[in-house]
Amino acid sequence: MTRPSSTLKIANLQFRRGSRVVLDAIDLQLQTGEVTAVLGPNGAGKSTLLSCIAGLLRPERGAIELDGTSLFSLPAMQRARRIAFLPQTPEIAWAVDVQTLVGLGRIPFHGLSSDEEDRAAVARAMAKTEVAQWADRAVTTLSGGERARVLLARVLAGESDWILADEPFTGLDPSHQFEAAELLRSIADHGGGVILTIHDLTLAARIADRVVILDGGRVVADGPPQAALTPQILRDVYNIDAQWLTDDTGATPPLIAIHGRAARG
Ligand SMILES: Nc1ncnc2c1ncn2[C@@H]1O[C@H](COP(=O)(O)OP(=O)(O)OP(=O)(O)O)[C@@H](O)[C@H]1O
Repeated sequence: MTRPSSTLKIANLQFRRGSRVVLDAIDLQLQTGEVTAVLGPNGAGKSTLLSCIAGLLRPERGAIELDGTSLFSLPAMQRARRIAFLPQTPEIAWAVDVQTLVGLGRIPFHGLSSDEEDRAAVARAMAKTEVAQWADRAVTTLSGGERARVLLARVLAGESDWILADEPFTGLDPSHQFEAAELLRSIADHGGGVILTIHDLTLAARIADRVVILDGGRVVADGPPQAALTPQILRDVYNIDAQWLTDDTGATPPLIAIHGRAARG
């Protein structure tokens, strides 16, 4: 199933926390069909950027446009139908069962889709994330990684054009990390837009079409993984010595080895 392409345009974005500028002069144009990985050190502004793009934080300067329309002029439910957001540390305070929680991803479609359509979308999302086995379990009884997969399913249930996921692989075992990564990759391959934050350099290099690196609230690199995640940029941004272990033919998937902290020059 292919869908019409969509563009998110971010122009001269600035966001402050009190007097502190947390994001500054951010210019990005993002397309569906791509996985964009946002990287950067702790506190660089990645979550803040995703929250702005999700429409949850309103920047004081700059614009965010979804297909030419200001994000903030869209009613919240309409925005939520186009852009689904998986926050970094979602709270689940009540012992709701898994199927009900995944069904919350259909809230933006209330009154617009039939119960049957909602049930089918929830079933698809639960199958893709392999959480159907826990359909009747209380979410609060699941392990951290199991819960992370259920929360991903909730986001997928909206079948939105855009998925914003803040560190979606945290807490997942290596196999489920790859599975979730492949799932997000396949959403982009089928015409969706995926923007995620991630700390794992190798996983980012493997699944992203485009890597945006933030440092101190500014974009310091933006491009295909091999152009953005260069040893020099990784040294400048993270103060690490890192090296791409990839053969010249590109036949093997990228692997970025981190040798250690860089010696301070
Ligand atoms: N609610 C808040 N109140 C005040 N400052 C905040 C708040 N949330 C975030 N910040 C600050 O804004 C800056 C950017 O935070 P943000 O969460 O966007 O970083 P990040 O790149 O996602 O970091 P991490 O990799 O640690 O998740 C940080 O300096 C952080 O301390």
